[in-house]
Amino acid sequence: MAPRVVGIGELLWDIYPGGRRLGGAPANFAYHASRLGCAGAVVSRVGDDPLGREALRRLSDLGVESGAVQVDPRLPTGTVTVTLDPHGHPTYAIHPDVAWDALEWTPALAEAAAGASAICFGTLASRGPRTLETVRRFLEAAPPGCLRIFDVNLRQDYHTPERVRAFLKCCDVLKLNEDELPQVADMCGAGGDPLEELRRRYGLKLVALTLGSRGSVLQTAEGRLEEPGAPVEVVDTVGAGDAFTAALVSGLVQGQDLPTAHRRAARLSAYVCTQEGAMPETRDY
Ligand SMILES: OC[C@H]1O[C@](O)(CO)[C@@H](O)[C@@H]1O
Repeated sequence: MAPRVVGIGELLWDIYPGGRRLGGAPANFAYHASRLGCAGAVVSRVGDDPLGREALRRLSDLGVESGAVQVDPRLPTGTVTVTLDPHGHPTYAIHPDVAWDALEWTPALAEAAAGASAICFGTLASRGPRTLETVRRFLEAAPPGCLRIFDVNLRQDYHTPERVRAFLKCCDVLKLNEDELPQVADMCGAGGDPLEELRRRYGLKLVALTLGSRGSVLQTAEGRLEEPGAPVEVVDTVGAGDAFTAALVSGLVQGQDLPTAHRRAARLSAYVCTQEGAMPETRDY
């Protein structure tokens, strides 16, 4: 049976000047994992509106399971305005008071959590306490051995060190980029060699650091693994980190060794940069 890989948190539309594309780190993660042979599922909340219905249709077209996505009677489906600089690097305007930020704990979520082989959560785009609390319960309900991945996504200015540290305590894999590493290290007082210090302090199996076109680094208890970036013509880097995490983790839960999964993660994330949007449909990478 294919490992069940769940993304919980943001499911939203990224609004580009030319149109909208489905996004949200946990959703991007679930999509790429399902492309790579896992049973990918999203747990989130959409509005009872055309964008919400379209999001669910789109997930189903993409082969991502969405049975535990809730429909909010009041709040609209999430949207984020994406502005790309000439190098394809985005700035996000995250629109507040949206459905995914009001995710409720339900028996259906307990069931979704219980069957998970890996869970990715990246809810630091969240302002509201409800989704954060639901994610915490979801992680608690995960079976033993389930790999829990925390994607820091530290883009907004309303994160507190307490929140980041609380999430670090309930994950096995930490994924961050080079802008986030010094901030997280600072929040956690992890000096010296921050990757190893964070890994050790929080008992993590793996810390993954992405360095954009320069590649990525994995830190485990056994040491450090580096992978250069694949040279590509960058169009849009949105979702590249999510694809990286998805390929890495789906490789691991499918039994690949770390260097193999790492190489595949580097190739997929480079490929995603050559397309607009976080969920390009082809898997020609
Ligand atoms: O943080 C919000 C933004 O981050 C992404 O999930 C990419 O990682 C986008 O799809 C979304 O708009």
